[in-house]
Amino acid sequence: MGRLTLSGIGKSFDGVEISRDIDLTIEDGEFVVFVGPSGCGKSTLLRMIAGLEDITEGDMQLDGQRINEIPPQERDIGMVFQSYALYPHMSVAENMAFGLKLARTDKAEIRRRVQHAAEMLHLTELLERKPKDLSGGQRQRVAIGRTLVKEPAVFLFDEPLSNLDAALRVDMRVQIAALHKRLNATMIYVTHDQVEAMTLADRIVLLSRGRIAQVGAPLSLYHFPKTLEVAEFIGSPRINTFTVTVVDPGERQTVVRLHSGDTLTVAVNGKHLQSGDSATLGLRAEDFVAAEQAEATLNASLMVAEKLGYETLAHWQVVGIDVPLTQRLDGLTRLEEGQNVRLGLAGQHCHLFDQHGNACPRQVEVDGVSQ
Ligand SMILES: Nc1ncnc2c1ncn2[C@@H]1O[C@H](COP(=O)(O)OP(=O)(O)OP(=O)(O)O)[C@@H](O)[C@H]1O
Repeated sequence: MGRLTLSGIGKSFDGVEISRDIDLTIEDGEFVVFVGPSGCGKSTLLRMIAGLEDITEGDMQLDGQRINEIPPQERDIGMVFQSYALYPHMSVAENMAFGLKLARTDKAEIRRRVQHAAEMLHLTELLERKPKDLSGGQRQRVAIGRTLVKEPAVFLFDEPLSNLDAALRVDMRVQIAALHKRLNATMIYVTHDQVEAMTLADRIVLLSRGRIAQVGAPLSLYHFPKTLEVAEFIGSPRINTFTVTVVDPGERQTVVRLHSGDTLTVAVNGKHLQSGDSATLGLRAEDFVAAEQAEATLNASLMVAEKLGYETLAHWQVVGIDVPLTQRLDGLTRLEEGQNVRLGLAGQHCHLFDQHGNACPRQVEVDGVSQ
């Protein structure tokens, strides 16, 4: 079992508070990813779960048992670090067995667990090698193996792939997802990487300034961010945003005016807004529509086109908007620098945020997901 409950968790270093009011239940077998800007407290929270940092406030329970004061080695929790620090003079097998030897586990049992972990991580052929004779990806797999042999109820990963190159990251990401499927263990994973978060997580916990900004399934955070901050953090390229004026706020839809003078009926509940308020309109790079089918258009000229092969990211300069708007286009789209277009907008596809950065709840369903 591995059900983890955090209630009112807070952390201060020398009287300086870095996180507070963390309430979160992670179910047995769940894959949860902590993301958030640098310094928001992701690693510290993970280290508190591991027992490597004291908990200043609140209660932490694993399967109903309070673990606040239980030392790391006695928690049924295993952690994989970013720097995998293998013992250079030991073979792969010895590295993996080391923790179990210290815990005086029976020799036959150690052998069984090392072999089993090696099979799962495709390390069987490498068991006699020394770390210096392994690639970065293989070393990281040994580091995971070292944790795997302990058979913990909860696995913690602190940016385990950040030292690997792009291709290896993809490879390891798939292996970690496969491992989770096979083990069905609870996993908590800290990353900066959008794609890792979106692809691995059952649920994402987005932290901001030491507090939980939003918790939910990846697509729920993507399509229904509760704040502008969450909308800007989830998704790559970053969501386009610009200021609009509220014309007619309503419960099912809210009409706003753009710089171009056009109005747009956004499918959000904006009843707490006032006519004349400024608000921030958000739309993702793939959410522009053809000008002919649009409710509103913006005149734009092409600044830069980033051709990625499978897609092209067009960065448009629009009068009255300081930053370029980014549009995701098919990789075969022909574009010329300086080209002028009318960018089409449809209110169904837009987000609206009030002056405090809170999202007006969307009144649409996207990909079968709703607010
Ligand atoms: N031992 C410590 N003493 C004092 N302050 C600390 C200590 N460890 C972390 N901090 C501070 O706590 C805050 C959160 O740090 P933490 O490493 O948890 O953030 P993070 O979200 O993991 O950041 P990153 O993504 O950059 O790794 C930071 O402001 C950091 O400077």
